Amino acid sequence: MSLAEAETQSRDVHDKTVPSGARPLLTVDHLTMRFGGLVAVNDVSFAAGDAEITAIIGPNGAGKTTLFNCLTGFYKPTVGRLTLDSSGRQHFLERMDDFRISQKAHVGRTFQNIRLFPAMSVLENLMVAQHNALMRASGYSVLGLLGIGGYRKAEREAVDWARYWLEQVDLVDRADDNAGDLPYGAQRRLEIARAMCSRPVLLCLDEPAAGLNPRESAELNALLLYIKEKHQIGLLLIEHDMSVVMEISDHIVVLDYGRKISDGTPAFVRGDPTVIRAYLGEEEDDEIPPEVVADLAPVLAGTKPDPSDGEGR
Ligand SMILES: Nc1ncnc2c1ncn2[C@@H]1O[C@H](COP(=O)(O)OP(=O)(O)OP(=O)(O)O)[C@@H](O)[C@H]1O
Repeated sequence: MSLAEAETQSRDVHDKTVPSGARPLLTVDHLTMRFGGLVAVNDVSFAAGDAEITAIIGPNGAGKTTLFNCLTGFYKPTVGRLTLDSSGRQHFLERMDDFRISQKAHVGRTFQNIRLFPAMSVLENLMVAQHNALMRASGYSVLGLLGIGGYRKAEREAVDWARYWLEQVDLVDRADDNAGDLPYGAQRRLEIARAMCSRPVLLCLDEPAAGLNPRESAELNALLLYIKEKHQIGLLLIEHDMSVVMEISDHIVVLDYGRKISDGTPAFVRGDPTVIRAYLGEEEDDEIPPEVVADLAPVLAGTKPDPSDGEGR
């Protein structure tokens, strides 16, 4: 399918192909997550392409974070298969514990609420992220830690890798400061650098633009595009800021009340009447007045802030 066709074609809600035709890195297959009687994620299927940015959007309570929690092993899905296909190996994430998902399947994550070690220095936060690789290099022995074998070399490499990421997020000058003393936007960038230090093949970012000003949002866009292009990894992004979503995503999946309601390129999704209805809270049969559609179009296109953002529903 050409990109022009992908931009206009309506896709089945169970479609698991990547609109650009890229190789799927992650395939979510009939995922359901129930909490007692509440179905937070309801039979959701999609695929996220390798070296692409896939955004998961939807109104508050749509099930986006629950989906991330299933992918990263915080929750065991009630039903469904989550396949990560990387370097010729398949990992079935729904069967793995959270630490194995990060160590063996190399899925990295940042959180809605920043979770750095505030009393550790910026550099130490990046070294902690490489702890597993360093322990492997030590052979898990005291002799290893004393420098016999490959530990010293691995430690030097870990410092170099941390420094590289400090440069990318413009925090070299703050390396020795406590992470908790950084301004909010810098803490967000440090979280991304920390996740990248663990060398993920898939990076899941939960609202990375939350609380950022327009200049910081633009810098975030540049950073995420750099990560995708230079490091050729897949990024999965939950985000309410449409200026971020529409500008950098290759593919957008829309959830509402736990169900997938739309899936396609940014151009397709922002013109999809189902998505417009979901953001307005309208029923399927309701006619949407053209002036309302015209009002919402810049919000979905990311050129105007969402007036209902943060209000819940
Ligand atoms: N551990 C839990 N126990 C019970 N219900 C939960 C749990 N986690 C999430 N939910 C419910 O599942 C639904 C989906 O929540 P979720 O946080 O995944 O939505 P979201 O799309 O990420 O929302 P937001 O954009 O506000 O972060 C909500 O009704 C929420 O209250």
